[in-house]
Amino acid sequence: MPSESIMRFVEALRRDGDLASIDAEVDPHLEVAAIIRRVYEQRAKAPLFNNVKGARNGLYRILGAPGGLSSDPKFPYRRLARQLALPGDATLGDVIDKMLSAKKSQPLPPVHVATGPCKENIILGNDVDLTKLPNPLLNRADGGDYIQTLGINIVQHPTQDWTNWSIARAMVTDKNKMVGLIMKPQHIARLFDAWKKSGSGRDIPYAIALGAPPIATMAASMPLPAGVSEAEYVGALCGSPLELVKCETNDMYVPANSEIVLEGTISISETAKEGPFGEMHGYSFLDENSQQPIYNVTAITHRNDAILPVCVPGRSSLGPDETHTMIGTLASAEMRQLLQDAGLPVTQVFTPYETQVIWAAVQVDRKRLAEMGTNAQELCNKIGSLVFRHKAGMQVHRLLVVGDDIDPFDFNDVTWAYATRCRPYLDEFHFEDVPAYPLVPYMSHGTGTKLTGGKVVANCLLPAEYKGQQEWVTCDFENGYPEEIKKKVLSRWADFGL
Ligand SMILES: CC1=C(C(=O)O)[C@@H]2CC(C)(C)c3c(C)c(C)cc4c3N2[C@@]12C(=O)NC(=O)N=C2N4C[C@H](O)[C@H](O)[C@H](O)COP(=O)(O)O
Ligand SMILES: [K+]
Ligand SMILES: [Mn+2]
Repeated sequence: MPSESIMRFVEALRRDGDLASIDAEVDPHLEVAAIIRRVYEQRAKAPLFNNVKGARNGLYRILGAPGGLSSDPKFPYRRLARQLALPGDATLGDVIDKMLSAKKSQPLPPVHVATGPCKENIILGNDVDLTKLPNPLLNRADGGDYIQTLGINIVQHPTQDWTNWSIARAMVTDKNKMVGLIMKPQHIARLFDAWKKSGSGRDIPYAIALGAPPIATMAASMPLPAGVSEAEYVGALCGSPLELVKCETNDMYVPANSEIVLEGTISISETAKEGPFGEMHGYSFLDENSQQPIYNVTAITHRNDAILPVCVPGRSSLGPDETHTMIGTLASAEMRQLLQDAGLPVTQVFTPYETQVIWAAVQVDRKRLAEMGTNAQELCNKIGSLVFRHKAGMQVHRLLVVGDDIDPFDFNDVTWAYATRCRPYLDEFHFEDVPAYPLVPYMSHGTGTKLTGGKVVANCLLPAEYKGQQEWVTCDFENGYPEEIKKKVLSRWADFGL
């Protein structure tokens, strides 16, 4: 069973020797975030802060970098593996396969239970005071304290049977108010619009489940198709229904063993200034001043000694954080599914963390490619059109089409193919009429349009490969020498004192 709770996940990290349990007092005003940011960059152990300055009555401890790379270089993706109950030596390919494994299964709806750990403490109405919590300031440029970076935003469609789970950031603005990014074409924005159009005039009931079961948080970070209730997909993934409990002040249901639950309504009319925020591409733009919807908070429920998981987004080449290891990897899963469902000979898709998951390598099987009797122009336009016109591809601006001699998870391989086989101009197929990802710096703060275009497919296959031929020998130790030579070299390597 995947870690069905944060507590089980923390125990797994402790058993792996990948947890630093810190009892010394730390300051949530920047100090905690600076430690977490350095943890990503140093591949250090996941920090569990048991003594956060200002915490009281069990609100709250902080767990940093739950989806960062593990501190054991032999098992870099072990934290993600533990969230999905995969073996510690799981690869990113295994994570992608696992998250796609329920695509053909029947959805398995959650079950409703009477109570659970998240109901151990209930704070209602006037007793709700978010400003009394040790909310973390994550970056010196941030416009507020972001309590919501790894919780699940739970919102229902006003009329259809669709409850969406996603992750969307939110910062505290008042004792019972937050403001949070609700950005098209995300499903939370789609549901927000559906509520406004429904004409009911009612504000939108929501819940944010902080410290929910890790596999649920993974599904919340995955661009599953519109209309799919993530909770039912998680049930199918686990082979057993999730247990949910009803909120105190609205009809939303949350995972019973969530650490902390915020309940209330999202205003369909009131907004406030949201941000700046250090975002997934490693920038916090100082002129960020978008108006975003207000989240009213009418109840807080939580476990005794509750743990708030926190993500501090930043530069991924120094050390990927959850906005790369979860957003990128899970969008890669949906892009692979999309291309394979279209019958293309695609074997893997992956967004290299070194590119802030703005690029995605699309690996094709060259034998099957040859049978298609196609060419770069046709293939790249087909792939670009599918991916760039689909929500799963919204965050990707450059696709690199590579052969099966290239490992999409190995950036050395990907850049070697891109640098040597993609001729600038002739091998690049541009898309200016597709939706852009507005958070990408050259879109939000560049010279061109902000909401459309700026996307390209780079063909990294030589013409001969379209005929299934590899007319070269790759010059590296692995490929440049016969097996017996390689064996001889390896057997004498130590004797030579190399
Ligand atoms: C883009 C986002 C963030 C940012 O970069 O600031 C911000 C940072 C945090 C909170 C850390 C963060 C983490 C840690 C993770 C893992 C994912 C996100 C975010 N935040 C943002 C956000 O504030 N707004 C947003 O629209 N999508 C975000 N996603 C990505 C979505 O969750 C993802 O695209 C899902 O697929 C959406 O679900 P569906 O709509 O498909 O159901
Ligand atoms: K989702
Ligand atoms: Mn969704």
